Order: sequence, then C-alpha cells, then structure tokens
Amino acid sequence: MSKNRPFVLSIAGFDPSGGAGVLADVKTFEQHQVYGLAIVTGNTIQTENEFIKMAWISMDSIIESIEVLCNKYEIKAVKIGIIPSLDYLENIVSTIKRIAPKTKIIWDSVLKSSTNFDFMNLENQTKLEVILKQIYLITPNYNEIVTLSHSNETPENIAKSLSKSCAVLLKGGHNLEALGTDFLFLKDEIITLLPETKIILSKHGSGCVLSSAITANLALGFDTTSSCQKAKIYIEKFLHSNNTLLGYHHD
Ligand SMILES: Nc1ncnc2c1ncn2[C@@H]1O[C@H](COP(=O)(O)OP(=O)(O)OP(=O)(O)O)[C@@H](O)[C@H]1O
Ligand SMILES: Cc1ncc(CO)c(N)n1
Repeated sequence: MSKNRPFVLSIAGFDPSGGAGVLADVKTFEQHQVYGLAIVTGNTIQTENEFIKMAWISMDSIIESIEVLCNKYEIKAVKIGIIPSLDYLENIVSTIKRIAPKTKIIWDSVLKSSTNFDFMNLENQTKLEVILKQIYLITPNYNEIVTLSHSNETPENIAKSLSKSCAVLLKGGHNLEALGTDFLFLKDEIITLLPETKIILSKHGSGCVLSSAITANLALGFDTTSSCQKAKIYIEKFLHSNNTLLGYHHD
C-alpha cells in the first residue's frame, strides 16, 4: 500500500459482471491511484443485458463495516451507490459524519438499473433535503432527479433548488435534447460539461465509473469543478473504448 495514496471508500452493490457497483468502482479507484475500500450494500445477479435478483445486506452490517473502516483509515471521500431506501442513506451518511466529519460524501442516486430494475423505494421529501445537507455532491441523471424530488419542475430547476443543500451534477446520458451534456450546479454558479465527441453507445455501469472517478479526484485534492471535468474526460474514453463491458485502461 503506497503511503501517498489517499483512501477512498465505495459503499455500493455487488455486480458479478464487474460492469457496475463496487468492482467497477474499485477498478476506477485503482486507475486513479487512490486506495479503494469497499462495503457491499446488496448482492445482485445481473449482466449488462439482464437483471435477475437483488438481495440487500442488513443496515446493521453496513453500519458496522463503516464504523470499523472509518475508525481505522483516514478516508478522504466516500461514494455511495445502490441502496434500498432513504433510511439506509440517512444512517450511512450520519455514521460517516459522526466518525469522520471532514470526509466528502458523493451519492450516486441510482434509482434503477439500465435493464430497468427498481433499486430504491423513495419516501418523503423532507427527509431527503435534510440528508443532502450532509452530502458533498449528488450525481442524478435527468430521470432520477425528477423522481427524487417528486416535483413537476424541470430537471434544471430542481437541480438549482437542490444545489442550496449540496452540489448537483445533472448527467445528460439520457437527455435526448443534449445527449452527453452534463451540468454542475454549485451554490452560486452552473458549469456546463460538454462531451468532446459524439458517442452513440451507452454502457452498463457508466454512472458508477463517473461517480467513482469524481470521488477519486476529490480525494486527490482537486476542487469540485476540476474533479467533475477530469471525470468527464475519463468517462468519454471509457464509453469510446469499445461496445462491450471492457473499459478504458491507462497505459
Ligand atoms: N451517449 C452518450 N454520449 C455522450 N456522453 C454520454 C452518453 N451516455 C452517457 N454519457 C455520459 O456518461 C456519464 C454517465 O451518464 P448517464 O446519464 O448515462 O448516467 P447513468 O444513467 O447514471 O448511468 P447508467 O447508464 O450506468 O445507468 C455522463 O457524463 C454522461 O454525459
Ligand atoms: C450493483 C449495481 N450498481 C449500480 C447499477 C446501475 O448501473 C447496477 N446496475 N448495479
């Protein structure tokens, strides 16, 4: 273990194909030269083409793992992936913040798989806003932000409103009007992240790879905007690399 590598943690699902979840996250961490730790929130049986089964891990087990890791290692940033409810999110976030208040938390608010399995059961909105105040950045796509907020507003207006609580990266992988254009909503400004080239194919797990690349960049000391810009360049190489599960690798 290199002494200069910051520790980062992924709290996410296990996808045996390795395209999404903790396997994808730790591969991305490794490529960014940060040391990746992982806690599994649930075991899935899936490939990039089909979703078969979901078995959630108990909250107690996840919380116990967080306590052990956060007490032992100085974790700079944590990425949270699939979880079944806002109760899980609230407990995960408050445990991290109690032990390591300076740790940056990035929530990749995945609601369903690209193969259409619903991961999360969303309850009330008041709770969400309270939790978001303890989170550094969320990374919803255009569909997720609308479902998350239970609102009739446009995705952009919702992102603007949520950005009073935490930074919001609104991902354009599903926005047919501007495919691949992402917007970063900070408290006082909105930054546009344009794709450099046209990409036709989407890829299973691209949201996981993007959020873990941002998490790694934040842990390495880059600011929010640079972390998202660098991750955007990384994900484009990943999406362009080929049309299979295999991703981009640094030389
Ligand atoms: N067809 C595309 N062209 C350009 N960029 C894309 C395309 N699809 C996705 N991206 C980029 O990939 C990143 C992931 O975005 P996306 O909206 O696909 O996330 P997601 O829906 O959470 O991912 P997943 O597809 O894994 O569910 C974003 O930076 C997005 O702009
Ligand atoms: C484990 C896991 N996390 C995230 C996603 C969303 O891509 C998925 N399909 N599976």
